[in-house]
Amino acid sequence: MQARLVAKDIACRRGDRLLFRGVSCTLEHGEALHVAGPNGIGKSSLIRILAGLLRPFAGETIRSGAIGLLDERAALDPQASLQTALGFWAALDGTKPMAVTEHAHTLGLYDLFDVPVRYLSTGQTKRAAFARLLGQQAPIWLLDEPFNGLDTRGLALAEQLMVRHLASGGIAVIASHQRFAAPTATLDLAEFAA
Ligand SMILES: Nc1ncnc2c1ncn2[C@@H]1O[C@H](COP(=O)(O)OP(=O)(O)OP(=O)(O)O)[C@@H](O)[C@H]1O
Repeated sequence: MQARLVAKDIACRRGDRLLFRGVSCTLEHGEALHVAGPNGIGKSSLIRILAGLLRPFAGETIRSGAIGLLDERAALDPQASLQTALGFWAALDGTKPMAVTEHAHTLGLYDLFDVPVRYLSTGQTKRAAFARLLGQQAPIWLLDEPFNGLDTRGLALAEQLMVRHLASGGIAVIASHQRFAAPTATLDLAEFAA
């Protein structure tokens, strides 16, 4: 089954404020969308709507394929070592131990396996979130500010991972105020502000 993500005429309301309306997109095999726009316009809210975590005020979303969500919460046990925290998700996701190690190497995390998650730096935590995302093997990536905290090498790595994901037929929606090098269409949420 090929992954597909469709948003039809989405409007978003938070509290008593209508943030945006009329947002539509269709993403298939190897396609990516960069959701851009100023602070507070609703980029994270749109990601959460696409993930099915937030009900749109209007419109509908259609998902075909598993979702891998990466946002500001790494969802890794702060008390556990990095290896144990990633191992928790690997057991749930059915990731082979060899793949966990490979992803840790890819993301420059292997030497940190014994370190408790709470001691990781911001960029290291973001890399760890990417490691978990790779282990998930979800065809639909929803990435909310995925480059925050990454250094130049980390940014290049994240870009490479995205390009590889798309080349293998994955889909990605990336909410970011940063420019990055990956083949995406751009949706400027400011154009849909209510
Ligand atoms: N649970 C909530 N209840 C009410 N308002 C909310 C809630 N969550 C977010 N908001 C408001 O919705 C607006 C959009 O927030 P959102 O985080 O989606 O924007 P964003 O474009 O991702 O911003 P940034 O670039 O700063 O991360 C903000 O004004 C925020 O205060």
